[in-house]
Amino acid sequence: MNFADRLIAAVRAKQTPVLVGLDPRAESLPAGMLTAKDIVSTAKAYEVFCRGVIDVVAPLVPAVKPQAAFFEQLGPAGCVALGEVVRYAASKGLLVIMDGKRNDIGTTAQAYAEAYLGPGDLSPWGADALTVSPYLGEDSITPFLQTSKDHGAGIFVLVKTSNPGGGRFQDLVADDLPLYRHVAQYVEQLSAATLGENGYGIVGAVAGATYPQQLAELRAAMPHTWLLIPGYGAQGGTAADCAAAFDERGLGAVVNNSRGIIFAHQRDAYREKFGSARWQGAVEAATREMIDQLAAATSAGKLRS
Ligand SMILES: O=C(O)c1cc(=O)[nH]c(=O)n1[C@@H]1O[C@H](COP(=O)(O)O)[C@@H](O)[C@H]1O
Repeated sequence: MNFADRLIAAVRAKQTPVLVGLDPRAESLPAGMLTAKDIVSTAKAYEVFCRGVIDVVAPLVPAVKPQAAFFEQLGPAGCVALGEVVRYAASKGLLVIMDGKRNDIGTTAQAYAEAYLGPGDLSPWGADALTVSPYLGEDSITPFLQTSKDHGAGIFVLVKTSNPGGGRFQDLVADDLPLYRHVAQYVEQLSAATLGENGYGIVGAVAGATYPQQLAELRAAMPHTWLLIPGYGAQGGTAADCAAAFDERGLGAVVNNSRGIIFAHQRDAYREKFGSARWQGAVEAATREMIDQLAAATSAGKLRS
């Protein structure tokens, strides 16, 4: 089964496109979880915290997206913790989309590809998919694509990012189209060449919920491409903003929420009811809330019928 079909099977099994982002931050961990402020203790706390999130969300959602930056920030101890988190998530039946936003010239890209998408015994992280930057061009994408083909994995290429400054380069017009649409055309071409049984390929696109009009445009321009949508919740994106990103079967997009779920115990809506002591209850409530919001506002609701 190719990556797109595995993702579709997972989304159908859980009946939701919610993707939980694992972005641990020392200052936001539940009280008492960080036992000392040194790097090794922090890395251990991240691992314990992420395992705790995974225990709650594994029965509810198809996939998690660990953000490599927060682990790499802690050096070797963080990198070990990241590997443990990936393995734990996989052991609980979750797909793992590693958020590394990697790339480099072809030969170096090959090393990144094998590190994140390689076979379990040779890859320290061994994720199911990886976020990739397109700006080094075609020969920089090829190693990720080939490694994905070899190991049943996938990639999500940055097309229209959620941040306010992304348009500086992504919206520049060349040959009558903004740059992000040129990237989209290339990604769609790769996806159309790697189709699985359900009409989607193994190369996805990252497009932010903070740009709903462009999301709709991209869904139409990329009919064989799965979208990874960040920017929900803390960055302002809503379920209604994501509505146009799904196909008529309720497929075609996963919607990420990191802070809004994993640190839900700090949100006004949940602080009093759960607080630090019952932080996992807050994670569950916030996950269920987002599942319901997307089901009500998008064709992802059809997954339930
Ligand atoms: O590739 C990503 O996931 C990503 C792309 C993008 O355009 N914007 C974006 O926010 N992200 C990531 O998605 C996560 C968003 O986190 P929250 O804003 O806390 O939900 C972070 O890990 C970001 O690095």
